[in-house]
Amino acid sequence: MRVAEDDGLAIRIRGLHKRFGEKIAVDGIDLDVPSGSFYGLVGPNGAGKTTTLSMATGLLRPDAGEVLIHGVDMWHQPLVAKAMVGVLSDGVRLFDRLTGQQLVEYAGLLSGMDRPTAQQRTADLLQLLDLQSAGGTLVVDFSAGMTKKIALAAAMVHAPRVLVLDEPFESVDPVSAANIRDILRTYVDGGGTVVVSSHVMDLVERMCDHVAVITAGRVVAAGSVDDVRAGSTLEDRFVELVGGRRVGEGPEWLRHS
Ligand SMILES: Nc1ncnc2c1ncn2[C@@H]1O[C@H](COP(=O)(O)OP(=O)(O)OP(=O)(O)O)[C@@H](O)[C@H]1O
Repeated sequence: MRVAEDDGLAIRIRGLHKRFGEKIAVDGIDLDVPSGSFYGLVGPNGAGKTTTLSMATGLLRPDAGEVLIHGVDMWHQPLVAKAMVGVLSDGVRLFDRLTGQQLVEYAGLLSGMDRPTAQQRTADLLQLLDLQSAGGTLVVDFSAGMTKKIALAAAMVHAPRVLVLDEPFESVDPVSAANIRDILRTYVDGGGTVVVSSHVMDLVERMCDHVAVITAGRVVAAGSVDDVRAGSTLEDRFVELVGGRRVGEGPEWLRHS
Protein backbone atom coordinates (compact mmCIF):
# COMPACT_ATOMS: atom_id res chain seq x y z
CA MET A 1 0.00 0.00 0.00
CA ARG A 2 1.26 3.46 -0.84
CA VAL A 3 -0.31 6.69 0.23
CA ALA A 4 2.03 9.58 -0.46
CA GLU A 5 1.90 12.98 1.14
CA ASP A 6 -0.20 15.39 -0.87
CA ASP A 7 2.33 16.61 -3.40
CA GLY A 8 -0.15 18.73 -5.34
CA LEU A 9 -0.43 16.08 -8.03
CA ALA A 10 -3.69 14.56 -9.20
CA ILE A 11 -1.82 11.86 -11.10
CA ARG A 12 1.79 10.82 -10.61
CA ILE A 13 3.15 8.21 -13.00
CA ARG A 14 6.60 6.68 -12.67
CA GLY A 15 8.37 4.16 -14.87
CA LEU A 16 5.28 2.85 -16.63
CA HIS A 17 5.94 -0.01 -19.06
CA LYS A 18 3.67 -2.16 -21.20
CA ARG A 19 4.58 -4.69 -23.86
CA PHE A 20 2.21 -6.58 -26.14
CA GLY A 21 4.23 -9.53 -27.44
CA GLU A 22 7.16 -8.01 -29.32
CA LYS A 23 5.58 -4.56 -29.35
CA ILE A 24 6.67 -2.15 -26.61
CA ALA A 25 3.64 0.12 -26.35
CA VAL A 26 4.74 2.16 -23.31
CA ASP A 27 8.45 2.45 -22.66
CA GLY A 28 9.10 4.03 -19.28
CA ILE A 29 6.65 6.91 -18.97
CA ASP A 30 6.87 9.43 -16.11
CA LEU A 31 4.14 12.05 -15.88
CA ASP A 32 3.09 14.62 -13.27
CA VAL A 33 -0.45 15.95 -13.64
CA PRO A 34 -0.92 18.89 -11.25
CA SER A 35 -4.12 18.98 -9.27
CA GLY A 36 -6.57 21.43 -10.85
CA SER A 37 -4.92 21.33 -14.27
CA PHE A 38 -6.47 20.80 -17.68
CA TYR A 39 -3.92 18.40 -19.12
CA GLY A 40 -3.62 17.39 -22.77
CA LEU A 41 -1.95 14.20 -23.93
CA VAL A 42 -0.95 14.29 -27.58
CA GLY A 43 0.98 11.97 -29.84
CA PRO A 44 0.82 10.32 -33.24
CA ASN A 45 -1.27 7.22 -33.95
CA GLY A 46 0.08 4.25 -32.03
CA ALA A 47 2.20 6.42 -29.69
CA GLY A 48 0.87 4.72 -26.57
CA LYS A 49 -1.67 7.28 -25.31
CA THR A 50 -4.59 4.89 -24.85
CA THR A 51 -2.33 2.25 -23.28
CA THR A 52 -0.94 4.84 -20.84
CA LEU A 53 -4.37 6.16 -19.88
CA SER A 54 -5.75 2.62 -19.50
CA MET A 55 -2.95 1.79 -17.05
CA ALA A 56 -3.36 5.11 -15.24
CA THR A 57 -7.06 4.44 -14.66
CA GLY A 58 -6.81 0.81 -13.58
CA LEU A 59 -8.20 -0.73 -16.77
CA LEU A 60 -4.96 -2.39 -17.88
CA ARG A 61 -2.27 -3.84 -15.62
CA PRO A 62 1.20 -2.39 -16.26
CA ASP A 63 4.22 -4.66 -16.67
CA ALA A 64 6.09 -2.23 -14.42
CA GLY A 65 5.67 1.21 -12.94
CA GLU A 66 3.57 3.10 -10.47
CA VAL A 67 0.44 5.23 -10.73
CA LEU A 68 -0.71 7.39 -7.84
CA ILE A 69 -4.07 9.18 -7.88
CA HIS A 70 -3.94 11.98 -5.32
CA GLY A 71 -1.31 9.90 -3.55
CA VAL A 72 -3.21 6.59 -3.67
CA ASP A 73 -1.63 3.71 -5.58
CA MET A 74 -3.98 2.66 -8.38
CA TRP A 75 -2.76 -0.91 -8.39
CA HIS A 76 -2.53 -1.45 -4.62
CA GLN A 77 -5.71 0.34 -3.52
CA PRO A 78 -7.76 0.21 -6.71
CA LEU A 79 -11.14 0.79 -5.07
CA VAL A 80 -9.99 3.95 -3.29
CA ALA A 81 -8.12 5.23 -6.33
CA LYS A 82 -10.88 4.41 -8.83
CA ALA A 83 -13.50 6.17 -6.71
CA MET A 84 -11.59 9.39 -7.41
CA VAL A 85 -11.46 8.94 -11.16
CA GLY A 86 -14.02 9.23 -13.95
CA VAL A 87 -12.97 7.51 -17.16
CA LEU A 88 -14.06 7.91 -20.76
CA SER A 89 -12.10 5.21 -22.52
CA ASP A 90 -11.56 4.70 -26.20
CA GLY A 91 -12.97 1.42 -27.42
CA VAL A 92 -14.25 -0.07 -24.16
CA ARG A 93 -17.81 -1.30 -24.71
CA LEU A 94 -20.67 0.26 -22.80
CA PHE A 95 -23.73 -1.60 -21.53
CA ASP A 96 -25.41 -0.60 -24.76
CA ARG A 97 -28.65 -2.53 -24.24
CA LEU A 98 -29.56 -0.02 -21.57
CA THR A 99 -31.16 3.31 -22.40
CA GLY A 100 -28.98 6.40 -22.02
CA GLN A 101 -30.75 7.25 -18.81
CA GLN A 102 -30.40 3.73 -17.39
CA LEU A 103 -26.71 3.63 -18.27
CA VAL A 104 -25.85 6.82 -16.40
CA GLU A 105 -28.06 5.93 -13.44
CA TYR A 106 -26.48 2.47 -13.28
CA ALA A 107 -23.00 4.03 -13.27
CA GLY A 108 -24.11 6.16 -10.32
CA LEU A 109 -25.51 3.15 -8.43
CA LEU A 110 -22.34 1.16 -9.10
CA SER A 111 -20.29 3.92 -7.50
CA GLY A 112 -22.38 3.50 -4.34
CA MET A 113 -24.82 6.42 -4.39
CA ASP A 114 -28.48 6.00 -3.50
CA ARG A 115 -31.08 5.78 -6.27
CA PRO A 116 -32.71 9.23 -5.82
CA THR A 117 -29.28 10.90 -6.01
CA ALA A 118 -28.33 8.82 -9.07
CA GLN A 119 -31.64 9.74 -10.74
CA GLN A 120 -31.26 13.44 -9.99
CA ARG A 121 -27.67 13.56 -11.23
CA THR A 122 -28.59 11.60 -14.36
CA ALA A 123 -31.34 14.10 -15.18
CA ASP A 124 -28.91 17.01 -14.62
CA LEU A 125 -26.24 15.46 -16.86
CA LEU A 126 -28.66 14.54 -19.65
CA GLN A 127 -29.83 18.14 -19.67
CA LEU A 128 -26.29 19.53 -19.54
CA LEU A 129 -25.23 17.37 -22.50
CA ASP A 130 -28.42 17.99 -24.46
CA LEU A 131 -29.40 14.33 -24.34
CA GLN A 132 -32.83 14.53 -22.67
CA SER A 133 -34.70 13.48 -25.79
CA ALA A 134 -32.35 10.51 -26.23
CA GLY A 135 -32.58 9.41 -22.60
CA GLY A 136 -35.12 6.71 -23.46
CA THR A 137 -33.23 5.38 -26.50
CA LEU A 138 -31.04 2.29 -26.24
CA VAL A 139 -27.36 3.24 -26.30
CA VAL A 140 -26.78 0.71 -29.11
CA ASP A 141 -28.98 2.96 -31.29
CA PHE A 142 -27.04 6.14 -30.45
CA SER A 143 -24.85 7.94 -33.01
CA ALA A 144 -21.09 7.93 -32.35
CA GLY A 145 -21.19 11.47 -30.95
CA MET A 146 -24.17 10.74 -28.70
CA THR A 147 -22.36 7.64 -27.44
CA LYS A 148 -19.35 9.79 -26.49
CA LYS A 149 -21.62 12.19 -24.63
CA ILE A 150 -23.48 9.49 -22.69
CA ALA A 151 -20.16 7.83 -21.79
CA LEU A 152 -18.95 11.22 -20.53
CA ALA A 153 -22.08 11.54 -18.40
CA ALA A 154 -21.44 8.06 -16.95
CA ALA A 155 -17.85 9.11 -16.18
CA MET A 156 -18.97 12.25 -14.35
CA VAL A 157 -21.98 11.02 -12.39
CA HIS A 158 -20.01 10.21 -9.21
CA ALA A 159 -18.40 13.70 -9.23
CA PRO A 160 -14.82 12.36 -9.41
CA ARG A 161 -11.81 14.50 -8.50
CA VAL A 162 -10.06 13.52 -11.73
CA LEU A 163 -11.56 13.02 -15.19
CA VAL A 164 -9.52 11.03 -17.71
CA LEU A 165 -10.98 11.29 -21.19
CA ASP A 166 -9.56 9.45 -24.17
CA GLU A 167 -10.47 11.35 -27.36
CA PRO A 168 -13.60 12.99 -25.90
CA PHE A 169 -14.25 15.14 -28.96
CA GLU A 170 -13.97 12.47 -31.62
CA SER A 171 -17.24 12.29 -33.65
CA VAL A 172 -18.82 15.06 -31.57
CA ASP A 173 -20.44 17.94 -33.47
CA PRO A 174 -18.98 21.45 -32.99
CA VAL A 175 -21.83 22.75 -30.83
CA SER A 176 -21.71 19.72 -28.52
CA ALA A 177 -17.89 19.96 -28.44
CA ALA A 178 -18.12 23.58 -27.33
CA ASN A 179 -20.66 22.60 -24.65
CA ILE A 180 -18.41 19.80 -23.43
CA ARG A 181 -15.45 22.21 -23.31
CA ASP A 182 -17.52 24.58 -21.18
CA ILE A 183 -18.54 21.77 -18.84
CA LEU A 184 -14.94 20.64 -18.47
CA ARG A 185 -13.71 24.20 -17.92
CA THR A 186 -16.30 24.69 -15.15
CA TYR A 187 -15.23 21.39 -13.63
CA VAL A 188 -11.56 22.52 -13.59
CA ASP A 189 -12.50 25.95 -12.24
CA GLY A 190 -14.24 24.12 -9.40
CA GLY A 191 -11.00 22.37 -8.45
CA GLY A 192 -11.25 19.19 -10.56
CA THR A 193 -8.50 17.86 -12.82
CA VAL A 194 -9.07 16.88 -16.45
CA VAL A 195 -6.77 14.82 -18.64
CA VAL A 196 -7.72 14.55 -22.31
CA SER A 197 -6.01 12.82 -25.17
CA SER A 198 -6.57 14.40 -28.53
CA HIS A 199 -5.14 14.68 -32.02
CA VAL A 200 -6.49 18.19 -32.45
CA MET A 201 -3.57 20.44 -31.54
CA ASP A 202 -5.54 23.64 -31.92
CA LEU A 203 -8.09 22.39 -29.41
CA VAL A 204 -5.45 21.31 -26.91
CA GLU A 205 -3.65 24.63 -27.28
CA ARG A 206 -6.83 26.61 -26.58
CA MET A 207 -8.30 24.38 -23.92
CA CYS A 208 -5.44 22.93 -21.88
CA ASP A 209 -2.93 24.59 -19.56
CA HIS A 210 -0.54 21.62 -19.55
CA VAL A 211 0.45 19.16 -22.25
CA ALA A 212 2.61 16.08 -22.72
CA VAL A 213 3.79 14.87 -26.11
CA ILE A 214 4.18 11.10 -26.37
CA THR A 215 5.79 9.26 -29.21
CA ALA A 216 6.88 5.62 -29.47
CA GLY A 217 5.85 4.98 -25.89
CA ARG A 218 7.94 7.80 -24.38
CA VAL A 219 7.30 11.35 -23.21
CA VAL A 220 9.34 13.71 -25.39
CA ALA A 221 8.03 16.97 -23.89
CA ALA A 222 5.82 17.86 -20.94
CA GLY A 223 4.92 20.95 -18.97
CA SER A 224 2.82 24.05 -19.35
CA VAL A 225 1.45 24.54 -22.87
CA ASP A 226 3.51 27.74 -23.21
CA ASP A 227 6.72 25.96 -22.20
CA VAL A 228 6.14 23.03 -24.54
CA ARG A 229 5.26 25.10 -27.60
CA ALA A 230 8.21 27.41 -26.90
CA GLY A 231 7.02 30.39 -28.94
CA SER A 232 5.69 28.42 -31.88
CA THR A 233 2.29 26.79 -32.39
CA LEU A 234 1.67 23.50 -30.64
CA GLU A 235 1.11 21.88 -34.03
CA ASP A 236 4.50 23.02 -35.39
CA ARG A 237 6.20 21.99 -32.18
CA PHE A 238 4.45 18.62 -32.31
CA VAL A 239 5.65 17.95 -35.85
CA GLU A 240 9.15 19.04 -34.87
CA LEU A 241 9.19 16.71 -31.84
CA VAL A 242 7.51 13.75 -33.46
CA GLY A 243 8.72 14.06 -37.05
CA GLY A 244 7.18 11.98 -39.81
CA ARG A 245 6.04 14.70 -42.24
CA ARG A 246 6.20 13.32 -45.80
CA VAL A 247 6.92 15.88 -48.45
CA GLY A 248 6.19 14.58 -51.93
CA GLU A 249 3.55 13.98 -54.49
CA GLY A 250 2.66 10.38 -53.64
CA PRO A 251 2.49 7.53 -56.15
CA GLU A 252 1.94 8.35 -59.81
CA TRP A 253 -1.39 6.48 -59.96
CA LEU A 254 -2.90 8.89 -57.44
CA ARG A 255 -2.21 11.90 -59.67
CA HIS A 256 -4.82 12.91 -62.20
CA SER A 257 -3.18 15.89 -63.78
N1 LIG B 1 -4.13 -5.12 -26.95
C1 LIG B 1 -3.10 -4.89 -27.75
N2 LIG B 1 -2.44 -5.90 -28.34
C2 LIG B 1 -1.38 -5.68 -29.14
N3 LIG B 1 -0.89 -4.46 -29.43
C3 LIG B 1 -1.52 -3.41 -28.88
C4 LIG B 1 -2.64 -3.56 -28.02
N4 LIG B 1 -3.04 -2.32 -27.62
C5 LIG B 1 -2.20 -1.45 -28.20
N5 LIG B 1 -1.29 -2.10 -28.96
C6 LIG B 1 -0.20 -1.48 -29.71
O1 LIG B 1 0.48 -0.61 -28.84
C7 LIG B 1 0.83 0.60 -29.51
C8 LIG B 1 0.23 1.78 -28.77
O2 LIG B 1 -1.18 1.76 -28.95
P1 LIG B 1 -2.15 2.84 -28.31
O3 LIG B 1 -3.54 2.43 -28.67
O4 LIG B 1 -1.82 3.01 -26.89
O5 LIG B 1 -1.73 4.16 -29.10
P2 LIG B 1 -2.46 5.58 -29.22
O6 LIG B 1 -1.40 6.59 -28.99
O7 LIG B 1 -3.64 5.62 -28.34
O8 LIG B 1 -2.89 5.59 -30.75
P3 LIG B 1 -4.11 6.33 -31.52
O9 LIG B 1 -3.80 7.77 -31.49
O10 LIG B 1 -4.01 5.76 -32.90
O11 LIG B 1 -5.38 5.96 -30.82
C9 LIG B 1 0.36 0.45 -30.95
O12 LIG B 1 1.45 0.00 -31.73
C10 LIG B 1 -0.70 -0.62 -30.86
O13 LIG B 1 -0.78 -1.36 -32.06
